[in-house]
Amino acid sequence: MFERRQPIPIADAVRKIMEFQSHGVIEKVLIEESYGRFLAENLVATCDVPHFDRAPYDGFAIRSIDSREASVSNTVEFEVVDHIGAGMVSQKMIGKNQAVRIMTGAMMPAGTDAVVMFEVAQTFEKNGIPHMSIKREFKKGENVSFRGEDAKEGEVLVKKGTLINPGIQAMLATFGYKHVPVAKKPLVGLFATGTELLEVEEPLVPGKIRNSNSHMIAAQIERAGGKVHYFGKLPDEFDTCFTAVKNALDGVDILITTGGVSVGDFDFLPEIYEKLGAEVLFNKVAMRPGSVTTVAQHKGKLLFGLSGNPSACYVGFELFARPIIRRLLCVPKPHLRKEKAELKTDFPKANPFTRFVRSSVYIEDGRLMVTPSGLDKSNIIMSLAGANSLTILPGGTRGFTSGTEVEILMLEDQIGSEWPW
Ligand SMILES: Nc1nc2c(c(=O)[nH]1)N[C@H]1C(S)=C(S)[C@@H](COP(=O)(O)OP(=O)(O)OC[C@H]3O[C@@H](n4cnc5c(N)ncnc54)[C@H](O)[C@@H]3O)O[C@H]1N2
Ligand code: MOO
Ligand SMILES: [Mg+2]
Repeated sequence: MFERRQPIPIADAVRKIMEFQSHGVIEKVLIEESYGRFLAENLVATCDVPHFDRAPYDGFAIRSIDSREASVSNTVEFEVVDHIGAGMVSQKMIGKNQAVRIMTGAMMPAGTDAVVMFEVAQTFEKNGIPHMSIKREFKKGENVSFRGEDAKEGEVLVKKGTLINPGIQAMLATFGYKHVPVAKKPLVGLFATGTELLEVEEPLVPGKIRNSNSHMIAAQIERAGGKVHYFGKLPDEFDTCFTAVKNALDGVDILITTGGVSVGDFDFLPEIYEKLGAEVLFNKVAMRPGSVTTVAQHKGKLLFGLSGNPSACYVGFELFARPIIRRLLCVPKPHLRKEKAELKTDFPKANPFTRFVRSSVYIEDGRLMVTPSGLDKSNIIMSLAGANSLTILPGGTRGFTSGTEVEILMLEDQIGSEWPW
């Protein structure tokens, strides 16, 4: 029995997925393991930084008031009464015309409010006691790094959902976050279906191909921030596939299958969803490639039936599965980032449906330029390697010419879009 499917607009398909209730789960990891994870709570300053006034230069800490009369023609002398480096605290209360020899990072001694750099001080001894002199006035606060100038206690410095980069690592350490609250990586189960599929190490034989989708999707799951549970490949046999899918569901947050979603005699995913009692959210989207992408939900879990055709599989993941993974990672803008770019090549193919062309975007004279990264057919693999973006070519057109401004979705960006549709 052949079933004719009704394509739905891309925005409706994405909306149906995003309406599905899902939110991130917090876990605490050691700071050493937090790089590359997503903050699950706002990062708040737990103290002022620095938490004491300190010297930003090697030199002498003085009371600025004592330098008031200093000028080229009037040298003012100071008795050097203490000597401190970073980490040391002077116990002296500094009096009139006294100075402390101080190193970068050391806490300003009580009473002092300015630092004279070594370069502008003359040092000498008087009766065996170290002294220094200056020939200009220093203002109150001159060359002082003040308490709280970097951050104030209680300030929200980085928002929940931000990818932890090396700078955030420095902040986390500064504020004493030994354990960092990060979003638990959603566990994404993955099956490849297809009797034609060989393992990577198997030699080619007539009619069979190596399974590339699993490796591609596993990498896409990781790029999005998820964790992969690869269950292996399945032959196109209903019972085997049904049992495998049913058993896999319990242990994962999301389940992805590749292949077997179209209307072929060995495309069993539609019947598997039916027998499971899963609710199919959609099984045809008005787009190319990836039109047969099917998404269902069963007992609160999303099942993504991605197309077997590699490029369709790739695009289906990025448009439909990635945003849910990003939302589970607490990312506020879960969709691919949309930007405008200039098309650098003619694209003469007519477009009944909106087309997502695997593309390479680059910067030329400060502007974004984009060009297809290879052949644009859904069974093509090679164009995926150079793709860092998808050019959106709206449907109902006769093609596009070089120089046209187009919209693109960026594949390797971490900021995202709130809603690009
Ligand atoms: N009569 C119709 N036929 C097809 C339609 C349609 O609407 N009516 N849709 C076409 C479109 S569009 C696509 S896309 C494909 C989708 O097919 P399936 O998702 O059912 O995938 P399969 O049939 O299993 O495989 C398709 C193709 O991809 C190769 N493949 C599958 N798995 C892998 C893998 N893991 N690694 C590499 N390549 C894989 C497979 O060998 C097939 O060549 O259906 C059209 N047909
Ligand atoms: O799902 Mo197909 O990719 O539209 O060629
Ligand atoms: Mg098929």
